[in-house]
Amino acid sequence: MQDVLLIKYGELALKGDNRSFFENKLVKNIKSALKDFKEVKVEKTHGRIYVECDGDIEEVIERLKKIFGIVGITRAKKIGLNLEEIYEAAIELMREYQGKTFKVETKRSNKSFPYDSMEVSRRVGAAVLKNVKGLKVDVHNPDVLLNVEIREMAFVYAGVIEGAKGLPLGTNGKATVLLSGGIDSPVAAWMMMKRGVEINAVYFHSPPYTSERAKDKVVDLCKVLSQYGQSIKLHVVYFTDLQLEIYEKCPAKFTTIIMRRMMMKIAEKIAKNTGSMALITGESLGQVASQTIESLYVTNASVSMPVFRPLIGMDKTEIIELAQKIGTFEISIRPYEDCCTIFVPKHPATKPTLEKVVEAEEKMDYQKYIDNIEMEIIDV
Ligand SMILES: Nc1ncnc2c1ncn2[C@@H]1O[C@H](COP(=O)(O)OP(=O)(O)OP(=O)(O)O)[C@@H](O)[C@H]1O
Repeated sequence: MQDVLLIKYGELALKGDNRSFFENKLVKNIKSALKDFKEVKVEKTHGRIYVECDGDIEEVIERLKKIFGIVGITRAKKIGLNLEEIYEAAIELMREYQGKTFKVETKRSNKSFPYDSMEVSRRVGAAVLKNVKGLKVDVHNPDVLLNVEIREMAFVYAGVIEGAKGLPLGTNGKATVLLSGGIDSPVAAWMMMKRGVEINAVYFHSPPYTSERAKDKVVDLCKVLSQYGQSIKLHVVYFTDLQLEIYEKCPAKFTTIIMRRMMMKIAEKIAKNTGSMALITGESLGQVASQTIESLYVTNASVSMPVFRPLIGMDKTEIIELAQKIGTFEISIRPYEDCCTIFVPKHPATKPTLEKVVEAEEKMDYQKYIDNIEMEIIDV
């Protein structure tokens, strides 16, 4: 008897001709997430993916729970084609569900097996009832479905562990996230990764106003994000000179929005050089002065690439809940300074017009800074 994990993937089935491309990508992502386990076999047959392994199954499940495209993970037993082994596997699996109701469902694609599916279900149900105390059969509304599949081998499985859902990473192109050390942008990055978008990241660092620890925080956020299936190239942009130039040359009420526009322009340049087709930010409407609809309009006009803002309609509490779920929250709330807050003007314009902001930013030669920007690349 061998432990096998049965991977269910839902949305992929809707993708018509692309189906095998998505499936193959998912198999590749699963293999890569489990590459440090010795005895792992990942196999795709009959519209299902099976993961066989001899290692620590709980750890394998934890890794699989972070792979986008997986809807559910089911613990299964792979056994020989005989009833005794099927009973044994069913009893072992159902021991976890004492006190619950269950129903056995059998699929027999291997017609050479001497018992039909009704008969298998009846016999397995009886064996389970006899050997596991406190279970009851309910054929209409069972708590647990005990499945038996008779193929070239037999599979017995029960219960489903929830997967990350979404689409396999790498099936929807690449985008560049503007990653601050805050709560929002890592969540925005995660949401786009969930839609299959591979990401790289840009962080604007302003030493000595922002410390090494602020930078480390962003590296740590990338480490958490990388657990969802890809290594991340983090571009640390040294932003101090341009930031000081903005504060020296531009009217105070526009400095935040101009800084944001400069960030977008630099991020777009990096995106183009790294094969990204969009930018991602953690902005959500109305949170702060720089996130009014007027400010977003002016920020957006600084670039020609699409800008994805997956948090745009979310409340802060919803964003925090998600940050906690994905594991970035505790890092984001570490109390280190952010380059935006350090230079915040007393009265930022909440309804800037594009014309006025462009006129203000032309008081400096920002292109010279953008062309000569200093950058460090960290592979996380
Ligand atoms: N230092 C930075 N480096 C990279 N991106 C940044 C930086 N500061 C801000 N951004 C980008 O601009 C967006 C808006 O920043 P702002 O500080 O207004 O909002 P926020 O809601 O505090 O976002 P976050 O929680 O992501 O910091 C961020 O979500 C992020 O995408």
